[in-house]
Order: sequence, then C-alpha cells, then structure tokens
Amino acid sequence: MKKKKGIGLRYAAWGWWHALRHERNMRIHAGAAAAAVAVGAYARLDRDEWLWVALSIAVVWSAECVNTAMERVVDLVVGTEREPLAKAAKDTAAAAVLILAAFSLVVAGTVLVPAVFARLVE
Ligand SMILES: Nc1ncnc2c1ncn2[C@@H]1O[C@H](COP(=O)(O)OP(=O)(O)OP(=O)(O)O)[C@@H](O)[C@H]1O
Repeated sequence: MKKKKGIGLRYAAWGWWHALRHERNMRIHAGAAAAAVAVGAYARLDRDEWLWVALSIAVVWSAECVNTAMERVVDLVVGTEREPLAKAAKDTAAAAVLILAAFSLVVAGTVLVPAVFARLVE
C-alpha cells in the first residue's frame, strides 16, 4: 500500500498539540522554552550556546510527549483501577521528564546566566 507523504508529520503535530492542550506541564515547558529563547536572544548567545539551549528544549518536550503517551496508554489499559504497575509506569515516565528538566536547569545556569551577566557588564 502506498503511504501518503506528510501524513506522519501531521499526526506528530497533532500529538504535540494534544500534549500542549491537555498537559499543564507541557505548557510550563513551552513557556520556559520561550523565556530561554528570549533571554538567549538578549544575551546574544553564540552557536554552541544555542545548541545547548535547543538540546534542552528538545529533550524536555520529547520526554513530556512520551510521558503523556504513557499516561494515555496506562489509562486505556487499566481504566479507573488502582494498579501498582500502572503507578510504577506513570511515575517512572514522570521521572524521565524530571531528570531532563533538571538537565535544562543546569544548562540555564551554565550557559544562559553567565551570558546574561556578560551582556549586562559590556
Ligand atoms: N491506575 C493507577 N493506579 C495506581 N496509581 C495511579 C494510577 N493512575 C495514576 N496513579 C498515580 O497518580 C499519579 C497521578 O496520575 P494522574 O494520571 O492522575 O496524573 P498525571 O496525568 O500522571 O499527572 P501529570 O499530568 O500532572 O503529570 C501517578 O503519577 C501515579 O503515581
């Protein structure tokens, strides 16, 4: 069967929009990313510094999308039942987001903060 080009991209965009609409944490990550880009533009980051910022945004958004997918699948399978394995699956996926959010804070502290100070004293 011939696969229509571009369809996969549309589904992926829908998935991202779904996470943004339904997950408060995804909206917080989007706000943090917008703030990081604005601060980076003010601080006139160089190419390598932008790469660190872009990497932070990409990994946190990706983890949140996977976390959202995990929540949906768990809810689909177990419904309203309380299940230790459902809890383990959801909490472990949430831990992945937390670890990468902590990484993005390290990037903010080591890349963005010094760049802003350098701009302020120039
Ligand atoms: N079916 C379940 N069985 C046992 N524990 C659950 C189950 N569903 C959720 N939990 C527990 O409740 C927590 C919150 O789950 P819930 O699905 O209500 O919110 P969430 O969508 O995971 O949270 P958020 O979207 O804010 O990250 C989970 O991290 C897990 O610890």
